Amino acid sequence: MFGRLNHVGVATPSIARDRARYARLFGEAAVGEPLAMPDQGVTVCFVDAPNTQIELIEPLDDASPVAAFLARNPGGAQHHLCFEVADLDAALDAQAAAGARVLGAPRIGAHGTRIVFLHPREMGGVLIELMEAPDGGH
Ligand SMILES: CC[C@H](C(=O)O)C(=O)SCCNC(=O)CCNC(=O)[C@H](O)C(C)(C)COP(=O)(O)OP(=O)(O)OC[C@H]1O[C@@H](n2cnc3c(N)ncnc32)[C@H](O)[C@@H]1OP(=O)(O)O
Ligand SMILES: [Co+2]
Repeated sequence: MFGRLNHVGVATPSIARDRARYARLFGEAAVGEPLAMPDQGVTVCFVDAPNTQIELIEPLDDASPVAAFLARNPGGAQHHLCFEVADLDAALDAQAAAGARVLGAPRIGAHGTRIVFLHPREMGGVLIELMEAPDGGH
């Protein structure tokens, strides 16, 4: 089963623009520092909300996995939902068995634990990120 909503991914053409916007919504202290993740083709910036986080995502280049998405949504848009799971391998097996399309092998995400994505087409039009819960889900 999926666990808590760890974050809502929001693709943006400009983290600098949206950092200021979310600082007005949640306070300056809630907005973290941008973190470039070249191996993932993005820069991310987390905003702390009371019960989850917003993950601002800006492409590093045209080869970025969010570049095509932003070309379709040039002003930015909600991009994915990330749920925590206690056992990523078991969750992947269960989702694949249920017909989901697992996108590549697990890799280390922005929170330092393994992540993997499920294609939106089999998930009701929503890109789903599964993330190994930092504390094993406890
Ligand atoms: C650093 C990790 C960090 C973290 O939290 O730790 C992140 O979350 S980084 C987030 C960025 N990385 C990724 O998104 C990796 C997984 N994504 C992908 O592999 C691609 O984005 C993919 C395959 C989901 C879509 O790629 P692309 O847009 O190039 O494919 P298509 O143009 O062929 O689109 C196919 C089909 O899917 C629809 N689509 C695409 N993206 C989304 C989306 N985010 N939400 C919903 N639907 C999406 C697209 O509109 C096409 O629909 P169709 O009806 O076939 O036209
Ligand atoms: Co994410």
